[in-house]
Amino acid sequence: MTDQHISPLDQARILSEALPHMQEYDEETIVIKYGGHAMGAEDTAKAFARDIVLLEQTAINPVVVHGGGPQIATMLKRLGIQSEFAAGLRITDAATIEIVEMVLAGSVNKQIVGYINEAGGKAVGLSGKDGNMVKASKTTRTMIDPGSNIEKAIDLGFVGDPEKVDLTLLNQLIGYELIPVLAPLATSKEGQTLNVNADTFAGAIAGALKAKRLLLLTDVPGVLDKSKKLIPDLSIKDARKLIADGTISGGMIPKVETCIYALEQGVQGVVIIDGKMQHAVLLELFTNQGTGTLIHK
Ligand SMILES: Nc1ncnc2c1ncn2[C@@H]1O[C@H](COP(=O)(O)OP(=O)(O)O)[C@@H](O)[C@H]1O
Ligand SMILES: CC(=O)N[C@@H](CCC(=O)OP(=O)(O)O)C(=O)O
Repeated sequence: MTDQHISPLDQARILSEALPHMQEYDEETIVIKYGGHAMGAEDTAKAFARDIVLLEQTAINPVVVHGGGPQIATMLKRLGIQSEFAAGLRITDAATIEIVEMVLAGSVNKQIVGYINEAGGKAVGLSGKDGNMVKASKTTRTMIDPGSNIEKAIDLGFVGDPEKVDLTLLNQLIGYELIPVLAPLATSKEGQTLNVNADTFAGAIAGALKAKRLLLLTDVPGVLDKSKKLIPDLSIKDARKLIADGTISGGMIPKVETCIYALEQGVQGVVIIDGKMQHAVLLELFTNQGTGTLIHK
C-alpha cells in the first residue's frame, strides 16, 4: 500500500502506535546485518536506507553490518577468478582477498553509505580494519572426506573468525550520531587482511556492543522447515537439531550460529527476516507484527 491509500488519520494512528516501541529502543544500539542477497533491488535498498535514518532520528543507535557475497561472486567471475565455498565460507586465496576487500569495503560499502546519506543520515563507511576494530584469527575447519570418511582440515586461506572487538572508534561515531556502516573485514595478529563471514562479523559487533537487538536481513522469510514453511520462533536447542539434521544448511548455518552466539553474549532479541520486503526493519521494530524467525534461549 502506498501513502496515497492511507488517510491522514490512519497515518497519525500508525505513528502513535509506534510510540511504545520507540520508547523501548530509546538510546539503545541495534545492529542490522544487511545481506548481499537482500540488497538486490535499488528501491528496496533505498527504503532500507530510509528506515535506518528513521531509527537514528528516533534516538536509536543503528549500526549496519553488510555482506556482499553475490557482489563478490560477480566481480570474481568478471575477472575470471574461480571461487569455492567450504563449510559455508569462501575459500579466499591471495588474489581473492584483494577482490573481496575491493568489493566489500569499496563499492558495496559506499553504495549503502550513499543511500543513507541521500536519505538525510550521516553514515560513515568502515571495515573492521579501521581503528583496529576487529582482530581475527585464521579460521580452521575440518570436514569429513566423502571418499575416505576421514576427518581432514580444510585450508580456507585468508578467512578469519573475530577474536577481539575494540569499540573505541564505534563508540565515538555513535556518540556523535553518525551511523557506522561496516564491511566484514578484519586484521590478523600478523597484519593480514582476513575475510569474515558477514553474519559472524555482525554477531561479534552486536555482542561487543551489548546491542539490544540484532536483525539479520536475508532473501528468505526466515528459517524454513523441511516443507519450506516459516518457523516463527526457534529455541537454541531446536536450532541446533535443525542444523544437525540438515534442515538448516549453507548460508543459513552461520546466520543461526550468529544468533545463538549473540544471545549467549546478552543481546536481547535476535531475528532473521526477509530484507527483500520493503521496510522490513520498521515492521520488525515498530509494529507488533514480527515477520521472520525469532531465535530465543
Ligand atoms: N532452513 C533454511 N531456511 C531458510 N533458508 C535456508 C535454510 N537452509 C538453507 N537456507 C539457505 O540460506 C540462504 C540464506 O543465506 P545466504 O545466501 O548466505 O544469505 P545472505 O546473503 O543474506 O547472507 C537462503 O537463501 C537459503 O537458500
Ligand atoms: C568468509 C566468507 O565467506 N566471507 C563472505 C563475506 C561476505 C558475506 O558474508 O556476504 P553475505 O552476507 O552477502 O553472504 C564472502 O566472501 O562471501
